Amino acid sequence: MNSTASLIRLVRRTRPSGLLLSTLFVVTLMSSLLGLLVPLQTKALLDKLSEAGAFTNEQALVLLSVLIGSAILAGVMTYIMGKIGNEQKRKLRADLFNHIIALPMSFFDNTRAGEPANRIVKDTEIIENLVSEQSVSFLSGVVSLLGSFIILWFLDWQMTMVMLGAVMVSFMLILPFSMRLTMLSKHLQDTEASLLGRLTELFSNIRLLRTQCAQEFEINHNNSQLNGLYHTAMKEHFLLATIGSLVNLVIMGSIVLVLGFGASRVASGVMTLGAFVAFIMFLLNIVLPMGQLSMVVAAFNKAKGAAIRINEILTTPLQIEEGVKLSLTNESIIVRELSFGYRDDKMIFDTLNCRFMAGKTTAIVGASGAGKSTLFALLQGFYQAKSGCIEVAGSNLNEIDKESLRSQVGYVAQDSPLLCATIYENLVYGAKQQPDPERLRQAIIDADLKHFIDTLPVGLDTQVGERGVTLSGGQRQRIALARALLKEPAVLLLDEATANLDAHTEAAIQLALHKAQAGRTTIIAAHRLSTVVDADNILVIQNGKVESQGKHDELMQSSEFYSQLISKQFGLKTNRDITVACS
Ligand SMILES: Nc1ncnc2c1ncn2[C@@H]1O[C@H](COP(=O)(O)OP(=O)(O)OP(=O)(O)O)[C@@H](O)[C@H]1O
Repeated sequence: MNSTASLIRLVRRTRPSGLLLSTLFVVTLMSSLLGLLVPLQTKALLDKLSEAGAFTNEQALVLLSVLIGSAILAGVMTYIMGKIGNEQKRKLRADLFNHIIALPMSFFDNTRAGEPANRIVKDTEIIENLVSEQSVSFLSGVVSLLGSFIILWFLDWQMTMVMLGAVMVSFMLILPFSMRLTMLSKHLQDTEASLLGRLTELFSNIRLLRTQCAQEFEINHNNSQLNGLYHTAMKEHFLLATIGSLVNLVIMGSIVLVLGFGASRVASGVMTLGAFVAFIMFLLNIVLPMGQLSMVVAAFNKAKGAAIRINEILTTPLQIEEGVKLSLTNESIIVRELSFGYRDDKMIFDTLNCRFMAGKTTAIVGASGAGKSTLFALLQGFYQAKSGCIEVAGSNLNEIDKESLRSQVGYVAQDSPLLCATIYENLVYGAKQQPDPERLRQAIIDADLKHFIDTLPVGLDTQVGERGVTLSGGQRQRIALARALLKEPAVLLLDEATANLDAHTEAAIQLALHKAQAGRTTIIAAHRLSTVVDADNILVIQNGKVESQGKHDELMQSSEFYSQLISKQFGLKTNRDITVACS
């Protein structure tokens, strides 16, 4: 879709109400017509003055009323355009937000964090600027320009031909620059979005920057991005300045021509003083909108760039989330012939078959990168399998309503993400209603959080900072665990949930987890020996398939890969070491 079509599509998508548009049409017309009356009334007044030495009170009153009426209507017009622009911006922002949060995970995997936010905030602002600010000048400019041309034609058609020629010349001169400006504006906005994305990512990983002593690298990288932006912005300004100068040249040339020609006519008595002044006023009605033309062209080009970027998002197909609503009963989750890769040329799972027994704990082990977290993502319906399927409660996961599925699945991720809010707000995030206080208390106890919360002066109302930065890794994990338990999930997915805990906390949380797992289908990406040893079943994943499965003791005997993995991951050499480590 080309850029103008993109912009038209967006404007139509957010079309204001018919009432607002017709009010705007009437007000614009009236305001511009009144604007045209000002020079005519001035002419009548001046002609009377030069004829009779004085003008009448009626004439003065009419001119004053026309001036005041024109000013009021211009104000109303600006207000209406502001309303239309802001309503469009609100609607576009809501549409964009609603669309973005429903996009497939692959979109977020391949997009910088700050970019969608940039489109929601900045690109919509650019469209709003075109509608609210520039279109007022443009609309009223077009009406007064056309009206003035017509009146001038009757006042002096020869001079009007000169004016028309000037307009055509300036338009032809501007056109190629304007096309180049569109391309530059899009490039500039893309680069700015990428800068914002990079800065957002950088500041949220400021500790990494310091630890890696990456200040110098980041300063250089930032400088080179800023230099790139500067050069593109300067090219844009060069074009704007060129367009502006060309327009000014044509305007000034026309004014000089008309003034010279008009003055000679007044001197020779062919033209009255009133007609000459009216001519100059009409001329201003033509040249002022033309002067603003470069601003309108720039805003229009910027808006076209923004519209392309907004449409890119709005036309990206959504992930299918609707489906059968089901209640997860006491049935196993079965993975059948599942093949999946983030990219088509690199499969993570290749006809994987396995079963997660209902009410039991299954540990998944495998080398780093084997696909444990990926399997969790698939189990929550974040990605679609390339072939094969996951069967949940007898239904294909693809056909299940994802919200109904996820509301019954508790997931504790490796990095336990938290929001910049209070502990309470983090715990109840996403809950449709306030949780029962007893249930909340129990989840807190089960996640071994109670003691920690009791030590805080404001307890659950404590702010955790950006991404939970004021908490330890273990505290963040326990909040994430409590949040998962609060859902009373039928299925519990724990992605190395005990990775950041000290020995004491780990022992306590293991106990809590044992309780939480009771009667629940629990799947753990296991990196802790005790988890592996306690599991009802262990799935050993290698090369995208289940290499072997069983209980720990059986696997130690039957799978060389498993026993090697265990000794590598936990630094244990013999069965005796393992028994000692688990005791
Ligand atoms: N969003 C993604 N886009 C593309 N590739 C990904 C994505 N997430 C993971 N991968 C790749 O998929 C593979 C499996 O990753 P995954 O995180 O599932 O492994 P894992 O077994 O959980 O590893 P670990 O034990 O180290 O956490 C890896 O090769 C990884 O690079």
